[in-house]
Amino acid sequence: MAKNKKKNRKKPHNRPAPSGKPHSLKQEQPKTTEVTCTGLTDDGKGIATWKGKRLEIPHLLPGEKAEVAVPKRGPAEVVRVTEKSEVRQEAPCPYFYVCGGCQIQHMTPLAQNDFKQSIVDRLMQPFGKPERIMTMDHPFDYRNKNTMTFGENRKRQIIGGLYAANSHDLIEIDRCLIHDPKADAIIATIKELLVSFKLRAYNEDTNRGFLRHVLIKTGKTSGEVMVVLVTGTPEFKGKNNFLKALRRDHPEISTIIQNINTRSDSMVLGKQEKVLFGKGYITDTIGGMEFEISAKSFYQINPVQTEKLYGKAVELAGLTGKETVIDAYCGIGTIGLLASKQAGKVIGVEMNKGAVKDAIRNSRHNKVTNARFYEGDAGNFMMKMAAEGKKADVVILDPPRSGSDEAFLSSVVKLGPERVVYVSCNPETQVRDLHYLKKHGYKVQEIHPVDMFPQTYHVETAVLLEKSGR
Ligand SMILES: C[S@@+](CC[C@H](N)C(=O)[O-])C[C@H]1O[C@@H](n2cnc3c(N)ncnc32)[C@H](O)[C@@H]1O
Repeated sequence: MAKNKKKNRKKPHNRPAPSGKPHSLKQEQPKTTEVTCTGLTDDGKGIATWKGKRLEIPHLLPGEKAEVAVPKRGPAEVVRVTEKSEVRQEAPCPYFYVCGGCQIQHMTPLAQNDFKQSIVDRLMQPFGKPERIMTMDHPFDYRNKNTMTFGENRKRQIIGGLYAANSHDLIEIDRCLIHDPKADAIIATIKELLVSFKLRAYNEDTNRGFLRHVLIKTGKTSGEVMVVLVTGTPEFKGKNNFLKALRRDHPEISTIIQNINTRSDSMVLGKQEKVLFGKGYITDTIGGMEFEISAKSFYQINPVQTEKLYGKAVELAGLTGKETVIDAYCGIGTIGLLASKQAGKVIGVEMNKGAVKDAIRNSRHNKVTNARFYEGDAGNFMMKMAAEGKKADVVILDPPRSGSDEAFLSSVVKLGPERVVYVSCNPETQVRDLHYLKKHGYKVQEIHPVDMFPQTYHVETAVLLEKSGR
């Protein structure tokens, strides 16, 4: 069921409100109880004990006392904070307590930094003391990739926004404070155009209707904007006039793509794509190099912090111009291409075929002649290299949240690079992999946390390991 805008506007902004689905009158009312919060989980929830049970309660801070609702099923929710923490602030976003996108806006900026620092410090404790987290001066408006989902409310009015926390309820959102503001303005226009062109939002239950999602990518330095209209059908009634009207209101749009998604799962993008306007990709600059970004390829979502993270990763690689560098899980080749300026040669490996194509194109575009990119599983690729007796001086890896695997890590050990630079968006899986490398002769030398995702609990880290005995 979709909630309407009016309802959400009524949510109090300055104190925790029950998040997610409102309790139905027919449902048994949850018990309320008074608790004291004793700590935080790594995903930013307050920890409290009730009847010997551990509760993890969103929007509650250590030291606070609160009345909380404890339903039979699902997470406990704050009803009222009776004693507030000094580090509580009014969440700047009016949707914070219903939307699941951000989890820690109720903490002051300093408390957010301390929270992330403490997670990295604790997890990395077996390896040494991490540096101070690299923060962002303006920790809002940073997302260069923004997806809004479309649906209809009971009155069959079109709504576009995000899902409420732990639910499939769509919340009408007109502005997300971490989105690039340009993206939200374009989405507002698309909502109006859908009405004037009599186009319907897609209904997942009936598999009917037109628009499922809008994905917008923006290039921070280029100013280019990609709009991807994800539709449930290939037909696009009134397409030419729709595009004309959209571009008239937003001349900053440089390319428009229709992605057709008939899947019944939660994947945003389908396989089939049609470029309706422009070149089908946008460009952006990191470290003085220009990268082409397509609708499906991975690209870091915070360009300001990416500059810092990748700058640090290349610095940690300690290149002198002669080294063979492996850029594993290389995506569109960003880290490897930045490293290529200071390396003998770069070998990139990536599983996503489209991203590999982008990496090759990016290397040509930047006139890089010492980098090669290969499609494949990073573990298999490295095992093959090790079996062929090949060597590498530096391995840089930036795997997905699940981390690397034993095939990859054991091949790193066989290849025996002097340095390994491990970039990760999940310090928990990174720590697991660091233990493996430590056991097999590598020593952690530096740990750099970076706040890539302000207002959320996520934290990125770049870690340098060297062969022990150096
Ligand atoms: C966190 S992204 C890093 C991308 C790149 N370093 C960048 O910043 O653009 C992880 C990448 O690993 C790729 N990937 C996931 N599993 C893989 C595997 N087993 N082998 C190779 N690449 C993989 C994903 O497609 C994704 O592009």
